[in-house]
Amino acid sequence: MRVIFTGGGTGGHIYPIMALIERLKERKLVTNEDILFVGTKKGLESKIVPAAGVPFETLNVQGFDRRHILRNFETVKLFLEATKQAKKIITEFKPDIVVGTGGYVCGAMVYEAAKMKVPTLIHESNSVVGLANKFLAHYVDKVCYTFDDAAKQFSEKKKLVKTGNPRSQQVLGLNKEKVDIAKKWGLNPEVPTVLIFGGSRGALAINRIVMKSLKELEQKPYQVIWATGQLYYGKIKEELAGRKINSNVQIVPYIDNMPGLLPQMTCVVSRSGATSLAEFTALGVPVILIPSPNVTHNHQYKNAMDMEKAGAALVISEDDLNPNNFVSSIDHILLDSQYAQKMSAASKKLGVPDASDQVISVMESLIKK
Ligand SMILES: CC(=O)N[C@H]1[C@@H](OP(=O)(O)OP(=O)(O)OC[C@H]2O[C@@H](n3ccc(=O)[nH]c3=O)[C@H](O)[C@@H]2O)O[C@H](CO)[C@@H](O)[C@@H]1O
Repeated sequence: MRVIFTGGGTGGHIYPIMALIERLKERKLVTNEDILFVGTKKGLESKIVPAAGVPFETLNVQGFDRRHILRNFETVKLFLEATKQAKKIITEFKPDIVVGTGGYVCGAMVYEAAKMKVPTLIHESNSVVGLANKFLAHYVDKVCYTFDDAAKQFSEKKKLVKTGNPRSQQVLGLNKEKVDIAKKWGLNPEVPTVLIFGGSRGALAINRIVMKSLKELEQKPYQVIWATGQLYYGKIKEELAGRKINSNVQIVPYIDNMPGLLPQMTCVVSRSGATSLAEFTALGVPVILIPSPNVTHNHQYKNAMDMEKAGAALVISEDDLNPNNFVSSIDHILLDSQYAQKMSAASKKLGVPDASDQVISVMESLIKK
């Protein structure tokens, strides 16, 4: 099959697509020539997608500005121009289906595909439906989703299919290349390890608390991998210049191969973005969640509370966060293996291990039609 994938802005929109592409290739349903990823130049996709060797093109779009209404004339103008570019890409590539995961670029691409009568599918990974997906639901053939709460927000009930997030299946893949933490960072694979990161872009609040807790973490019998996010890495390195950090703490800008690292982690501290949660629950990794307060309808808090209620996470809100509860929560999970095992089992119950195959079945059924 020939597929155009589209979505962008944050990792949460990109990685589910990368997971689907990997699975389609594994099942020999596509070769690299049969797929195209359409994103934006500015979004994270412009780095991640070409680096993975996936054919990549861009549209020029921008988001709505809720504060400066007049700037939205430019947004609408760009959107209309983008649909023309989209038409050209679709005409040349001749896809059997166009699959989108959200973001403004996805809005233009999938809307144009539906107008051109190409089969279309969107995937909503969040508990709160994004603007682009809400708009597109009127035009597409199928809407795949992860959270029941998201389903309630779509009025096109007949189009809905609950599939989970493809990234769940990807992190579970048995033939994943493992990140060699001994070779890469000099860490001991036998020692319990916590990974700390703040979503695909890093999070200032999480970085600050790690910084404040660093001395204490360096004394612990466990290991710490702190992924700061590309944006914050330089500044943090500057602040720590000249200070010798104990080798049990490794500071890195970004984890390139999360599916190869996560299964080895004893515990994770993270934001509660939808795709991250799909990964944690697929593997049953015990987590401490610090939801971002800066997202639409505070959806990360909701995601996190759902996890906590199920016994699959500990949640600390940013307002309550301090070095004390931060380090003691990590201790609680890393030093009490029974507690960690209980959390892991509760988490696994929420995971969807065949999410990619479920989305692919929906794609196949649309193409057959
Ligand atoms: C601040 C913000 O707007 N966040 C939103 C954004 O988050 P964000 O883009 O952070 O989304 P997620 O947490 O859902 O996904 C992050 C992805 O990046 C990967 N990763 C992260 C760090 C790293 O070093 N390496 C790496 O590979 C994670 O494994 C995961 O696959 O999109 C999500 C899904 O639409 C939303 O739920 C979030 O609320």
